[in-house]
Amino acid sequence: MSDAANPPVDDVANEGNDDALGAFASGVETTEQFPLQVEGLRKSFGGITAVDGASFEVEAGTLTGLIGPNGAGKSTTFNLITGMLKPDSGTVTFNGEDITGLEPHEIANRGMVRTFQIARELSDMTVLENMMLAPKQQRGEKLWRSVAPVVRDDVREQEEELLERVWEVLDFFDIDHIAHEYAGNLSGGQRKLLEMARALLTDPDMLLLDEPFAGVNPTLEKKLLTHIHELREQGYTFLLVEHDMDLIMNNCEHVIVLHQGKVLTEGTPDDIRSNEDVIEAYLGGNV
Ligand SMILES: Nc1ncnc2c1ncn2[C@@H]1O[C@H](COP(=O)(O)OP(=O)(O)OP(=O)(O)O)[C@@H](O)[C@H]1O
Repeated sequence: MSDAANPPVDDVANEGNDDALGAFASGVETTEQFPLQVEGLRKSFGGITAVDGASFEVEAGTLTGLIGPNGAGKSTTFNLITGMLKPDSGTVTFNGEDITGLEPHEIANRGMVRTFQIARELSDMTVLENMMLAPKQQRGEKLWRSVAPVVRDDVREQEEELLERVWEVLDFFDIDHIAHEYAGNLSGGQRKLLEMARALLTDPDMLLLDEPFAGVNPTLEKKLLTHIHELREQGYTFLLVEHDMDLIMNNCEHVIVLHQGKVLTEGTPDDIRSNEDVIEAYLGGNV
C-alpha cells in the first residue's frame, strides 16, 4: 500500500476522534474509502513474471489511471483483479471482501465490472439485443441507479422494466437512435459506448476500463469522457488503463504507475509528470 493512496493515520487522528482512528486502524474506514485493495499480487507465465508483487488501492468515487510502459503488467493486473486470471499469490479485496480467485461473473455480481469488446457472435445482434443480454450475463438483480428496485414475480413485468432501463441507459449514452442497428455495423467509438452501456446496465459500483478510447474518434472520445465524468460525480469508481498519456493526465485525479510488474510510484498527475523514475521507466521502455 502506498503512502499516497493510504493517508497517514495522523490525518484521521487530527480530527480528534478516537473512534474514527479505531475504525481506520481496523480497516473499516479504509474499505469504504478504498473499495479496491490489491496486495502483493504476483503472476508468472513460465519464466516471465508479468506482475511482481503489485500493491495499490483505488479510492471510491475517483477516476484512477493505471499506466506504465509496454509490458509493465497492466493488462495482467486487470485480468487478475477481475478473475480472468488467478494470481500465484497476493490478494484482491473489493468492498471489504476477499475476492481473490473468484470467477469473473462472481466478481461482477459483487459490483465490479470490466468493459469487454463486443464478441464476434454479438456483432450479429442489434444494439438493443446486446443490451437485453447484458444483465442476464452479469448482475440482473440490481437496477440502474436512478430506478427504484421493485421485486416482482411476473417475468413479463420484469422484462418490461428491463426494457425501460435499457432505453434509459441507451439515452444516457446517446445511442438510443442506433438501438436497432447491428452491433457489427457500429463505428469503433459507438462500440465503446455500447460496451460501457452494457457494463453500466449491471449497476456496478466500480468499472475497469481497458483502453476505452482506442480507435475512438475525437468527437466520440469527448462524449465518452463526459459520460465517465458524469458517472464519477454520481459516485461510481473507475480504474482506467490507457496509453494516451495526455488523456490520463487531464482526466484522472490519481495515477498509479506500474513498471516491471510493480508499482513504481503513484500520485496526482502533476506528481507523476515530474517524477524522474517515471520518465526513466518510459524512456527505458521505449514508449
Ligand atoms: N499469457 C501470457 N503468456 C506469456 N506471457 C505473457 C502473457 N500475458 C502477458 N505476458 C507477458 O507479461 C508481461 C506483462 O504483460 P501485460 O500485457 O500485462 O503488460 P501491459 O502493461 O498490459 O502491456 P501493454 O501496454 O503492451 O499492453 C509482458 O512481458 C508480456 O509479454
